[in-house]
Amino acid sequence: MILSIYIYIYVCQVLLPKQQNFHCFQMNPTMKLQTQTFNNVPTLPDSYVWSTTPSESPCLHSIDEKQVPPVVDIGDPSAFSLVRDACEKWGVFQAINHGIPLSLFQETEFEARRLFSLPTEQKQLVARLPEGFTGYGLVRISRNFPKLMWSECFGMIGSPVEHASQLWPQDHANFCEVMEQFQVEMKTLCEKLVAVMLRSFGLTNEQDTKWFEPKNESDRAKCFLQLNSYPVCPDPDRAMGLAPHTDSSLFTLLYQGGISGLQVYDDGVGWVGVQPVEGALVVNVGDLMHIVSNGRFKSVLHRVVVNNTRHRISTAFFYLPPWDAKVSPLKKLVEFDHLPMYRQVTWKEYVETKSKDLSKALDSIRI
Ligand SMILES: C=C1C[C@]23C[C@@]1(O)CC[C@H]2[C@@]12CCC[C@@](C)(C(=O)O1)[C@H]2[C@@H]3C(=O)O
Ligand SMILES: O=C(O)CCC(=O)C(=O)O
Ligand SMILES: [Fe+2]
Repeated sequence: MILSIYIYIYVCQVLLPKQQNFHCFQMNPTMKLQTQTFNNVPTLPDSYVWSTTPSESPCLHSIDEKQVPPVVDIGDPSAFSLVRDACEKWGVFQAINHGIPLSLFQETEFEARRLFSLPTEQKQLVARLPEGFTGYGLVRISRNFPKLMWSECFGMIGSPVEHASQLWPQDHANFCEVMEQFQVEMKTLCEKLVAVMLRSFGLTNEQDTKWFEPKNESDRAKCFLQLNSYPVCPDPDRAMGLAPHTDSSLFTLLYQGGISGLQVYDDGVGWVGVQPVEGALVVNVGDLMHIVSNGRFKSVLHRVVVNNTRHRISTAFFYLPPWDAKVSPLKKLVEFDHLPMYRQVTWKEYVETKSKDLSKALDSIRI
């Protein structure tokens, strides 16, 4: 017995730390509770009751089309001005005519449902490490809130084969193929959208966009795909699927399937539901685009509410810069505005600041 303890300590203290992102990880009780709670509980456990219930339902009175985020045909010749207006007013729009087949979205959702329908113990085999990005568990911002959210997620960067082969030793090929294809398509669309957004700033030539051009392959944007699962909830008005937050990304491409739940905050109107449009991708501006645009584009505050009849699945693709990228407002925009709104920060520094306090990250770099 003594010997095995020494072996365990040696492995944890000496061997494991040398491996990237490896450390001894104990399943924390919250995580166990969280994933075991979803299976048909009749009432909402107290740890999931949010004081400010989202029963303040989104603004539903006589919403005219001006009071909801617009749907933009990104193949439209004037897409750049439509995108600019939406990103300035809302920080979000729904993109259609983006060229990605509905069938790929449906396959991705099917595979995501296959994953989340696995028994809790099996999903825990690929639990995300506390400081990790990939694997199964609570959304990272959970640590910033006293109550648990009625959701679970699975994150990946590129191929998910390491985790998928643990979940399905003999049957993970299709999951991996679909997720890899989905990320390739999303990344291509992100690069198109960056060009549209830069054009909307009147930036069309090379040197204005070098910030987005990686110096080498290892510098390419570290895009991140997160599958989100919001199980049927016994008391949806007192629960919260995903707490109000802004994404840190340049922008996030979100496929929300056919089940509503996503809401965005507009200063004038309050919480507004983003009604699903078949085949559309929600494009929501993140903190990074707000910084780069020198405050022009709004980093949209958003949240997810749950329901008591249908299990909602969404896929969120985060367009992120290289970890060591230096982030600051685009030079041409600063010249136009005569002063920068934010100081330069490395992306790593920004994400670390934000993980400590979600609401103060942008203010911490304000000039
Ligand atoms: C780079 C990042 C953005 C993110 C936090 C993270 O460090 C890695 C996970 C990302 C994610 C995905 C789900 C929602 C989100 C708010 C979260 O909790 O983790 C985002 C974070 C973010 O955009 O700030
Ligand atoms: O599930 C949704 O509709 C939104 C998810 C989200 O905001 C996120 O993953 O950052
Ligand atoms: Fe988000």
